[in-house]
Amino acid sequence: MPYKVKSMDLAPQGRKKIEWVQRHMPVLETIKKRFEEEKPFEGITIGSCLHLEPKTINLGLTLQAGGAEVAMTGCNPLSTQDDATAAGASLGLNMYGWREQTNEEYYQTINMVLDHEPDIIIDDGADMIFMIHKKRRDVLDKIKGACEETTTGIHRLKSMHADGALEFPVIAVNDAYTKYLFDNRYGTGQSTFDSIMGSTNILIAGKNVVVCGYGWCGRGIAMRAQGLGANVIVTEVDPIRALEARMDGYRVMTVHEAVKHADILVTATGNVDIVSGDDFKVMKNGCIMANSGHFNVEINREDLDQMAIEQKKMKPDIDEFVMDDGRRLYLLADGRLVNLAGERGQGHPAEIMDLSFAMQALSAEQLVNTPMEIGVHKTPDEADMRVARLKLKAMGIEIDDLTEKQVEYLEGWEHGT
Ligand SMILES: NC(=O)c1ccc[n+]([C@@H]2O[C@H](COP(=O)([O-])OP(=O)(O)OC[C@H]3O[C@@H](n4cnc5c(N)ncnc54)[C@H](O)[C@@H]3O)[C@@H](O)[C@H]2O)c1
Ligand SMILES: N[C@@H](CCSC[C@H]1O[C@@H](n2cnc3c(=O)[nH]cnc32)[C@H](O)[C@@H]1O)C(=O)O
Repeated sequence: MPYKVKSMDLAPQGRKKIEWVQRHMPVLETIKKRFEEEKPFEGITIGSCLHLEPKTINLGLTLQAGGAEVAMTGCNPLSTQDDATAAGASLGLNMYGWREQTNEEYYQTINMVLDHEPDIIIDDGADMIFMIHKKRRDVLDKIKGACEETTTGIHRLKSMHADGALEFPVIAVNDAYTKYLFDNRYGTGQSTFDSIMGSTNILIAGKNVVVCGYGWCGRGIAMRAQGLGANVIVTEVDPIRALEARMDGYRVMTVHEAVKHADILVTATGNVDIVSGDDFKVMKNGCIMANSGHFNVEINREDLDQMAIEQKKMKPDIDEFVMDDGRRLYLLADGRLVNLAGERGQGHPAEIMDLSFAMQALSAEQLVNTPMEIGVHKTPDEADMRVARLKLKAMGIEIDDLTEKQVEYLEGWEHGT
């Protein structure tokens, strides 16, 4: 199997990590067993661009069990776990990636996956899909379609389709209920603080935590911050979400006001320049900034670089910026998504990626079985229900079924008071 990883010596350690997460991914394991019998991907090559860590390798092994030839690279130059990629290569996956790639190496390894001429793409952020459309048109014809993992990737692909630029169907995995309600909310909520606390070793209780963006990720981050004893402040641009945040019990204010109070600030908007120059002028001394949104553009690092009179690396993933009035501001993980790119970032818990990757596996199967039109498609409700039921079963939870009388009542319109 071709591969380009940091060191194959790390494979035994990576295999143990994969074994551990497999014990906590029961839905994906059930799908893997069915794939082993039915081989839905016989003769199919799947190329993925996802965070390379043990849970993702387990998705690769699930697709491989279904008969696929699998080639994988990372979707972020800082999030790869080198023991996991070594283990993946030792288990027959074509692995390309290592931690701390340069931007050039990042795009090189995407190209290496595309050299396998995949039929199906599984992307996180749409970098691989864009690369195919712009620079690797030689592989376009063979592609049946792609699955996209995250909110921002789907926004970008919808814009691409609106411009008539998209040339194959894409399934919006992020928009499945079993994805965004759990991954974006509970996954990001927990993994963001797991990483911030791991890197900084500071107390959250009693701190002012500012959460920028009250979408699915922001809701999860705010909820966990409150659970850890923080005073939570939310900033938003959407009046309905701002109102929701207020009624969920948080203070809501403009970001320029909020930064004056922030001990910790986390962005999760998928937007650019959420905190920038003017905000840094009034930001509270000692504020620790982290981003959990898609790209490293939410916290404007260029402004920080220009405004700081002195800079120091306190730890590999903590940068200190000293302002001209003596205030010290801190940026974690270079403003890249902290839950994966942070030194101690492990990504979402296994039980959460179990749901997201189950939807990825079923969506890839759908692309093979059902030809689709060019466009961005929702995952079928039936697949969502199937994944939710499998998860409940694995958790030992039973729920009720509607009785015939209840179905009739719900469908009728003649029952009055
Ligand atoms: N870190 C992770 O593991 C992880 C997981 C899932 C999604 N994401 C990424 O996180 C980002 C958010 O995802 P989501 O699912 O919560 O999206 P979402 O669309 O549900 O929420 C984004 C929110 O940000 C708000 N927003 C936009 N511009 C803003 C601004 N200038 N100031 C304040 N708020 C603003 C929007 O109004 C919206 O409510 C996306 O980039 C997504 O790709 C990261
Ligand atoms: N290319 C982007 C990707 C956005 S990451 C956001 C996605 O990461 C996914 N994610 C979060 N934790 C994990 C994990 O541990 N393994 C694999 N994917 C994860 C999650 O499903 C979410 O939609 C970047 O700059 O990093």
